[in-house]
Amino acid sequence: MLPRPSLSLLPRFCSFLPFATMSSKTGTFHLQQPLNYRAGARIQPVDGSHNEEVYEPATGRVMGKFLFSGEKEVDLAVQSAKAAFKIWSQKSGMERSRVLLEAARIIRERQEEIATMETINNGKSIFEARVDVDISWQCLEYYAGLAGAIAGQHIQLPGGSFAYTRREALGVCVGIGAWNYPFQIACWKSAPALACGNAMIYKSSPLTPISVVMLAEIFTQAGVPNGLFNVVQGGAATGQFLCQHRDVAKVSFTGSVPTGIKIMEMSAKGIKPVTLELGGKSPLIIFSDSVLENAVNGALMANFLTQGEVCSNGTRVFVQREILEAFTEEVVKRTQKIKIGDPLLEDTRMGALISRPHLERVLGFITQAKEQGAKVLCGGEPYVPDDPKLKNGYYMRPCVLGDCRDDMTCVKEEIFGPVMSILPFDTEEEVLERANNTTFGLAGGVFTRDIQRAHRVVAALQAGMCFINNYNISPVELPFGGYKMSGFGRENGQAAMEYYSQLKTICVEMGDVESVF
Ligand SMILES: NC(=O)c1ccc[n+]([C@@H]2O[C@H](COP(=O)([O-])OP(=O)(O)OC[C@H]3O[C@@H](n4cnc5c(N)ncnc54)[C@H](O)[C@@H]3O)[C@@H](O)[C@H]2O)c1
Ligand SMILES: C[N+](C)(C)CCCC=O
Repeated sequence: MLPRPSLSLLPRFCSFLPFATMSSKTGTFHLQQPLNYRAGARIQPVDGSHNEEVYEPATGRVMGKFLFSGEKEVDLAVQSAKAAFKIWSQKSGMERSRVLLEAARIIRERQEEIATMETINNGKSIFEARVDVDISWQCLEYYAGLAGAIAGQHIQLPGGSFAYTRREALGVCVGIGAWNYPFQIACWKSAPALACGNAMIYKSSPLTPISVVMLAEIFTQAGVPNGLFNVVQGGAATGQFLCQHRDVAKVSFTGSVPTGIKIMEMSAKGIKPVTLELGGKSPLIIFSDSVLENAVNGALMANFLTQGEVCSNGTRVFVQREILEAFTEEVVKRTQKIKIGDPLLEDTRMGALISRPHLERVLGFITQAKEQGAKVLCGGEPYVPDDPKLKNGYYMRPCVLGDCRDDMTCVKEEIFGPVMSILPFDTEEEVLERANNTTFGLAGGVFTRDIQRAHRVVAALQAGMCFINNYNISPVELPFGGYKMSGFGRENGQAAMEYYSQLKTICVEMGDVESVF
């Protein structure tokens, strides 16, 4: 582990963001500069429309406004990326690797300022935001390592003839991200894309448009050609212009299932490959032989990171009946102790949800759960911190629901908030049947001391990312992605290189041509 940068970096943070008036204190940031990034500079979109407000979830304050990009701006971003692609795709893997390593170094050096910005715009605790930034630079380092190893195959054919394969870049790739891990998602997409020799145009969620522009500036500072990583801000319409642009070679999307379906439909019209990282309603199965403290820690990690706004969360917690009471008692006790409040304070472990409408939606799921017979064992109501500047923030107490059944809405649908549903079970066979009875398939987990059962259970789970005796850890070396309606394609790990490259086969004749005609 690297030492955590100290708060003494903050003056530098201000100079890094000359557009902003900023202090470490929640409630003081003001957005002043454009959030689009094209050809190596921040710019306003040429056809910008719709002044979108950017909120600070911790206070409910509007921090500034930015413009959504139209079709012309999207086209300019694509043309600029195409020009950069010509230069970048001709570089060797080692040359690209050096630039990515430099970008990783800058991110690591600026961890505190990026994490602070992420906390201000997303509402998650600074503690978690620092981890997100660490995962981000590690992702760049990892793909820098793989860039130099990209290679084809040599295949011997009869008579001295032979063939070889080349793994080539795709061209201009589009990344469209969600709001829960704004900086990290941008790195998970751009690092393998750039390592393979592609250019990328990134559109973040309009709720969290700020930190990705820091990434764009860092790439420029590290030495990528101008235009290689452009940022186009906007909502659904901007996303559509990007997906439908004829010069876009691939779309990598992170977001909800309904939007994922639209992205796939649009991409199908241009036969563009897509990576879809979508939602989930993942099972976490806790057998009675588990180490109880580990199982409780695992359940908390599976449900309450980033205010519960995590795609891979194990929100259906199946607990074997023999330990139901002991597990529930402990998990409730620990949930009640989670420190909620100002996300920039060091001891805060749960900040604010992303927006007022989202908070209300999450609370609505809890009301509905009660109507359907679930019992609120703790939390589930809005939380108003003592600090007056936080009184309009989007806080709630994390919630544990008991007496849940598989047919309840809270058990079937992705809530994307801090709500854990506990479901008793009796046998392995029964729990596997119930765990897989969902259209989602992003993740799953099992806690047990029985090693054979652990492997048997994960083999039977219909999910792309499974955990044994832990949950929601994400080393960048591990491929991440879903089964079923949680999507396809993989981010992270060596697997992601396949999704940002294409294979060319070259067949070489060393003799004369024999014609059948
Ligand atoms: N599997 C994963 O890795 C992963 C990671 C994070 C979040 N998610 C999922 O994301 C969802 C929450 O994120 P969200 O609310 O931002 O999702 P969303 O689908 O509403 O939006 C995601 C992105 O798509 C854009 N968009 C919306 N409509 C579009 C359209 N018609 N064409 C092109 N782009 C469009 C949005 O502006 C945003 O940038 C949850 O379901 C969560 O599970 C998945
Ligand atoms: C880093 N986590 C916690 C595995 C989350 C991955 C991105 C999903 O929302």
